[in-house]
Amino acid sequence: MKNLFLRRMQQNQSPPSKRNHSPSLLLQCSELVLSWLTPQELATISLTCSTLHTISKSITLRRASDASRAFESHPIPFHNSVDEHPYAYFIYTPSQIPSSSSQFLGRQSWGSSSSAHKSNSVAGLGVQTLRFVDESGECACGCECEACGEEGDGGDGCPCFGGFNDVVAECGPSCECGLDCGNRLTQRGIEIKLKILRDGRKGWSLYADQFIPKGRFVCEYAGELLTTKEARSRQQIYDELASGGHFSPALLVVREHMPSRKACLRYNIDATRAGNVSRFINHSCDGGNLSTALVRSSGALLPRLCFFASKDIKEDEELTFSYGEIRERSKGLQCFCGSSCCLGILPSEQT
Ligand SMILES: C[S@@+](CC[C@H](N)C(=O)[O-])C[C@H]1O[C@@H](n2cnc3c(N)ncnc32)[C@H](O)[C@@H]1O
Repeated sequence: MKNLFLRRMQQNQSPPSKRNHSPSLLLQCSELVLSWLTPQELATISLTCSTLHTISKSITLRRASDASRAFESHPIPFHNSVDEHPYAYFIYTPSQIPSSSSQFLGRQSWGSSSSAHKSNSVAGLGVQTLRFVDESGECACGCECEACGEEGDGGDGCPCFGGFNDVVAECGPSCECGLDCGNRLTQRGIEIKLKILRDGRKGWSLYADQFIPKGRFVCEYAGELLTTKEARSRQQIYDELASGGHFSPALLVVREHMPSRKACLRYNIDATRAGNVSRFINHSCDGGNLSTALVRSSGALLPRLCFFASKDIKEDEELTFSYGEIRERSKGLQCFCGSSCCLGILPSEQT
């Protein structure tokens, strides 16, 4: 496909009398094709001729101008005055998706002038038809703590660390109201203005691009929903890559305690390959300015992890939350949150 495309472009460089296609049509087609390429592929193809170099440059600029690929109400731009990376590359999904769909997630168009519209879609994803069981029959929301679910005499309850005891209820598929309903605050995507800035030590960081009043919904943590087995095997790979210093994993483990507190459900959300801009929220040892809540829409089996402003947030302030408490497993990645109570080490989850 790429070879055929290159041949067509070379034809376009030949004398006008030999051209088969109008240049503008070829330019439009090449822009459409190039928008599916990864940054590395784009860089390689941009070296082949000046036309492709120019098209690659404009695609890069458009990518940097909106991380959300027009999925959200406002563009969410990248700004980098630290190094040469114009943007971070990942598949954008505004809500959580089953990991089984990740095999279709190889590519997503990003950066052509015609692909920037609200009806952008994630190729191959059935966001509304989330499956909870993977190909091997394993459920994507099980807890594997040894004592979880035991009702033994005088037991202390579920030994899981942290987690949520309360789940916020919202209207959902089984309600007759529409998206305008006041009880669907977290279902309309990201409605506030955000931007992504590059920090020399923390990497990409999510910032407010407007004042955000305390209590306002900011975004949900969207990503691939993994089984615990998948989460563990990905975590191993991520740990190795992260120890090299040039990789930022975004795998979050969320626990929902049952009312009895004797058992919990565990959700593994991985925004590393596919996610939304929540994947750029950095950790702060002082708890930051975002609080988290599990929100379950009526009729939906799985809850969603949502971020709300825990205090008034000024325009240009970084958005942060606490990744959790420091545990033994912590690989000692250095924390640069800058808060007065910084412990110096990033918390990391036991997967
Ligand atoms: C979910 S990602 C956050 C976005 C990330 N900064 C990026 O560039 O994609 C988590 C990673 O960000 C970095 N990070 C987050 N908070 C940090 C902090 N307080 N100090 C240093 N690095 C941090 C670590 O590399 C961590 O593994």
